[in-house]
Amino acid sequence: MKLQAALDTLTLDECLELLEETKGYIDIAEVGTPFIIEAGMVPVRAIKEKFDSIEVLADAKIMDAGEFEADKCFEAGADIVTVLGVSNDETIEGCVRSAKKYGKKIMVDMIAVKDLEQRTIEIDNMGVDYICVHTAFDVQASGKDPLEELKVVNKVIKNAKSAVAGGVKLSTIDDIVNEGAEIIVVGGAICNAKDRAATSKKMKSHLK
Ligand SMILES: O=C(CO)[C@H](O)[C@H](O)COP(=O)(O)O
Repeated sequence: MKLQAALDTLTLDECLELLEETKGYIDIAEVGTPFIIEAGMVPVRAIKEKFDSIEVLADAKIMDAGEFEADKCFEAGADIVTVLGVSNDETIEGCVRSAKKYGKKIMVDMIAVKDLEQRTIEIDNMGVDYICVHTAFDVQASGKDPLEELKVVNKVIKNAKSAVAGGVKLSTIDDIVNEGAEIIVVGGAICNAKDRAATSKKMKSHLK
């Protein structure tokens, strides 16, 4: 199991500091969608250059022009790029072509997918590496969390590995760990913690 820190709202300097403080606990640094909107691929390049032992995920949430956009992320140094599960099959297939060209990986973000089981079965046959259930930030306030969706994905996937995101915190991580996921994504619970190193260390210690 890997711990992915979602870096959504910090500055680049704050992110580099966080990754330095949490060395050994964070396996994947996610350059979050808000960060990409703010800074483009600059943080992807900077993190990759400074931390060669940490994988970098560009949370581009690609929706169209899959191969072209994934190419841009991989050229900047991303190890993993995200595409949306609600996209057309051609878009996801384009991202997979790009990942194969660069020897890198694709994560499909299943945010807002209506028929999760059926779409997971379809996407699982497209050669993607990870299928990530994701409770949107905008619906987390209603109390929804991603555990039930993770169970649906785990039940049907045969090729890809599962990942989970959306409001994961220390009080919910054990249920996720027990259900099983290759990647656990944590944003606010690490970035907004008073002691980010201690929180990351603790979270990592809960993973199998
Ligand atoms: O992709 C995202 C929002 O769309 C976030 O990076 C992801 O949800 C993790 O952050 P948090 O743990 O704060 O929900």
